[in-house]
Amino acid sequence: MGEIENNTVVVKKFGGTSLNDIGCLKHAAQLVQEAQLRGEQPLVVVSAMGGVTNQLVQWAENCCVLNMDATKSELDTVITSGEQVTSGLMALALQDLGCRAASFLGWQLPILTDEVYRNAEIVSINTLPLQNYMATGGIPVVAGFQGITKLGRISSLGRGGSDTTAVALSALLKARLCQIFTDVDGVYNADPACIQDAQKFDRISYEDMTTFSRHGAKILHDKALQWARRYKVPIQVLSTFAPENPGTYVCEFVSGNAKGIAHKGVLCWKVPGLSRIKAEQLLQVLQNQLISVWGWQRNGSMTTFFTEMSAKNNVQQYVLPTVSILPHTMFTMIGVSFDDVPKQNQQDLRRMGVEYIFRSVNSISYVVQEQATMKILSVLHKMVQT
Ligand SMILES: Nc1ncnc2c1ncn2[C@@H]1O[C@H](COP(=O)(O)OP(=O)(O)O)[C@@H](O)[C@H]1O
Ligand SMILES: N[C@@H](CC(=O)OP(=O)(O)O)C(=O)O
Repeated sequence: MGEIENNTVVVKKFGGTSLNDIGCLKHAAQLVQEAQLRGEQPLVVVSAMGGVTNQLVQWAENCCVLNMDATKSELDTVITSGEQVTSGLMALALQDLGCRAASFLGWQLPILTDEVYRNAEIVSINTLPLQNYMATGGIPVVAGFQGITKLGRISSLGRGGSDTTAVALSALLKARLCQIFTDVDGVYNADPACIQDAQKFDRISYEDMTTFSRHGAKILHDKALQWARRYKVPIQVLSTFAPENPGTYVCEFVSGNAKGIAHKGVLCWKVPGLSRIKAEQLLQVLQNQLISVWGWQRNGSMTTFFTEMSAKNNVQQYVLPTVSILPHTMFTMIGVSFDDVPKQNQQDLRRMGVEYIFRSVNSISYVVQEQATMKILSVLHKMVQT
């Protein structure tokens, strides 16, 4: 094995928002070179260029109905190709700056995953090629989001999954730090693209960050946080465009709980004519299929389920003939309990068409039909701050 001081290793992940065009990519390469000149041993993880994965998904979905495992596996071959492009481009840009750099695709290491195509879990990573390359002064550029199954098929780690590649590599290489470079300068108590006076956290615990991510804060992939918690990986979320700003540290212990609001799209399924027993049986079937059901309600003989957006094809297999499927937005107030929300506020929300669907010890989730998103977000953000 090559000799490399692991505690000088800093993993730097650049998301699609940092790689919108060649100019951005070159700027990211410069940040990497500067870090190397400061004495860090950088290991770069890249996502695809902004918008590319969406385009690839659309092309694949336009080709066929992606229900079966065979088609899902082909989909992964298509949608992980954006990272092949950026890993090569980043290596070229670094070479152009005079650095030694080489791209590494998931299958080349390999990054071995299970066979859950479109949402695979990393089983193991052979880090030896990376360690050997770093020991010779090289900067590896790893394609995020992708792996290979034991059957030799390409797999993807779920949307946003290059964070998971970066944190898993940081864990296994005992990196000093895992830096997540993105287009905002840290983690905020609401999406700063939607809420102007959202407040930034200097530090947030793995646990609170997991709650934000699961409920829609795109900034960090929830599977990445599982690795971070297990291996206590120090994470820094910072902006590629203002890297001097320390951003937000995500770590094990932080005094006080993070309060805020996260939101995401969900699907609302209305199934008429089910008895309570039948509805409960259907819920069980969905859960056995690993379909996340965020909540369900019965109103007379109408049963309503709220699932992940990505569950559409799977649910259609089990709930057909389906009735109406409506896109909704789910808002989650984090760091507050149900009793913390004054009755008056609950009534105001109901008047605005916001329905309560789910609560945990420190979160409350509501849904609303998609159109009203921004207004409701700002109302809930005000409520959570008071
Ligand atoms: N709580 C939050 N804090 C910061 N950013 C958030 C939050 N919730 C959502 N976001 C959004 O996450 C985006 C970054 O995530 P993403 O688009 O996946 O970036 P990348 O391409 O860098 O991985 C930001 O542009 C921001 O609008
Ligand atoms: N390119 C993949 C993986 C990823 O991590 O993306 P990003 O880091 O840009 O959120 C996706 O769009 O899902």
